[in-house]
Amino acid sequence: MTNESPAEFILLAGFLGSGKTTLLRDWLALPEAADTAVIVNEAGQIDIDGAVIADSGPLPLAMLSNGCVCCSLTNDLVFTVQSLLESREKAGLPPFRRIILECSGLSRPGPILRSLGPLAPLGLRVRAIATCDAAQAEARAAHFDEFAAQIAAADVVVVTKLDQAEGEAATALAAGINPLAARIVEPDPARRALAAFTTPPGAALSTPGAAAPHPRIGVHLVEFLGDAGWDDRLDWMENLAAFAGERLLRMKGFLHPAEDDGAALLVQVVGTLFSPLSRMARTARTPEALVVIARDLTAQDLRSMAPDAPVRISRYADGARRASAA
Ligand SMILES: Nc1nc2c(ncn2[C@@H]2O[C@H](COP(=O)(O)OP(=O)(O)OP(=O)(O)O)[C@@H](O)[C@H]2O)c(=O)[nH]1
Repeated sequence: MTNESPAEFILLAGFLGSGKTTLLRDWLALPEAADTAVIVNEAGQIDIDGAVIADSGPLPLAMLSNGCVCCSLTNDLVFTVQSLLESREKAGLPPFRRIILECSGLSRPGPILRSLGPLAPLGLRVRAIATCDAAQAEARAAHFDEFAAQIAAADVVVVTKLDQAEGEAATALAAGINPLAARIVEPDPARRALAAFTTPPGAALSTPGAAAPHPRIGVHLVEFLGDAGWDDRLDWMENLAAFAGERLLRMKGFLHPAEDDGAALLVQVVGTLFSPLSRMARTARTPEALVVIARDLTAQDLRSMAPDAPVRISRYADGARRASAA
């Protein structure tokens, strides 16, 4: 089954009207989009996005209608992915290279990713793309919690509507919320779509350029001290998820395992959902550190959460991964 499973599950998030469907249609028009299946979650009664995508031409398309996938349709999502795979196999066609889920504009990525748990045996590589409208400042302010959760979960942030507004403000805002994401600021729709769907997730760790953090978002660097044991590391991360709840938007980084064989373990957390630690066997050893993106939580709050924990918490310095004292 693993050989025939799709290589990627791509969650396409982004605030209401920020250009998700448009980006997806631009992608589906490219030859590189062959062997893509699409699932559309339309929260309202009428499936407008689904109809627009279907108009792109023949493609495997499934709908999750009448509700928000992050609130009520998580079982349906697993069933829908399984059905798409099975019907593809029955038709004798090559396996999908990717399944793209277009979320509704108010969806939070964390619960959606959590709901994919039953699909773990398929070995999907999961990543998230978020669209960020260059001109939509008011909507961002009014629904900041959802907007921040979408941007913080993203491996790739795509700035849209560059023909309507300068992209600098939206780009800086996105970078201030999630300095780990690769940012695509490309006015040409076809090149933008190609970059959005083909930028590898690993690019997110090395995006250069400093960004001023958003006043409500803390981006923290967490380092374990010399006497910290393996359980201290796991306990600290679990405590953080319980303490921060919805305020924890993203955690990403590397741990050096207890039985150290020279390879680091990649930590991936979206919302409070922990992916299994994965071993970085083929890349040069990276320093041990975690980057925590949280809403309405200061470095002092994180220290107070576990005052005796053997960790150092400082402000994350974008790009160079250097910490300045917080
Ligand atoms: N000028 C311009 N308009 C755009 C661009 N991208 C999207 N739009 C328009 O913005 C509106 C919303 O775009 P959609 O692609 O439907 O946005 P969405 O995020 O899928 O919307 P919801 O599913 O309702 O959340 C449509 O009228 C699009 O034509 C762009 O880059 N430039």
